[in-house]
Amino acid sequence: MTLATEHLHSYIDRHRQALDRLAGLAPEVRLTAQACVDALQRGNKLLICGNGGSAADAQHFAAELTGRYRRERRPLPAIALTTDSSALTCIGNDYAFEEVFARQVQALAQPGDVLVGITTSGRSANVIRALEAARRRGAFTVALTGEGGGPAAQCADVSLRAPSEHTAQIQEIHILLIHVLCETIDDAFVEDAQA
Ligand SMILES: O=C(CO)[C@@H](O)[C@H](O)[C@H](O)[C@H](O)COP(=O)(O)O
Ligand SMILES: [Zn+2]
Repeated sequence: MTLATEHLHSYIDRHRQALDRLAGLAPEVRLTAQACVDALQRGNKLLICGNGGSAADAQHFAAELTGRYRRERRPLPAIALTTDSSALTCIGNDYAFEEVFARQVQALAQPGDVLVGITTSGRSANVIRALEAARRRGAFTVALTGEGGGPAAQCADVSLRAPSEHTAQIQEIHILLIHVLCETIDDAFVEDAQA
């Protein structure tokens, strides 16, 4: 077996084990999906943040909503807080890197919005501060974390804890969960479109 094939098989084995445990997250997934649908139906928006691969996930999630996921429906308001290099460098330079998301939350979040913080370790200070700032603004807060949850899970209204301790695998499960949320949001808004 080549090294690449060995890695492939070890990823498949790990995912088999994690997928077996994923159904246990159903109550939290249902709660999160309902919070997102309720917020969007009220005219509120989603704000999403994370670092590194999770920054890419934040952008991916926002684009599924403002653009499209699978089915035709109206564009939905969602902003990834990871994309404005001027805001990120200004806030990081003039305040602190820990503040890059929280300050944008203070500027943009309205009561009733949803803030989704994505952190595999649950320990990224800028994500934790964003969750805290969102709470203070009256937003509903969701943490996507790894199995341990970390402080991010503690300070969110609901946490979706991917059943793994490996960063890469947690990220892979996060994107699966994000797609499940998008599927459920599509259900609500495609029905709206046909009503
Ligand atoms: O994609 C990866 C690793 O797979 C990295 O870019 C990773 O996201 C970065 O190291 C992040 O800074 C990790 O932050 P977090 O998930 O612990 O909040
Ligand atoms: Zn990665």
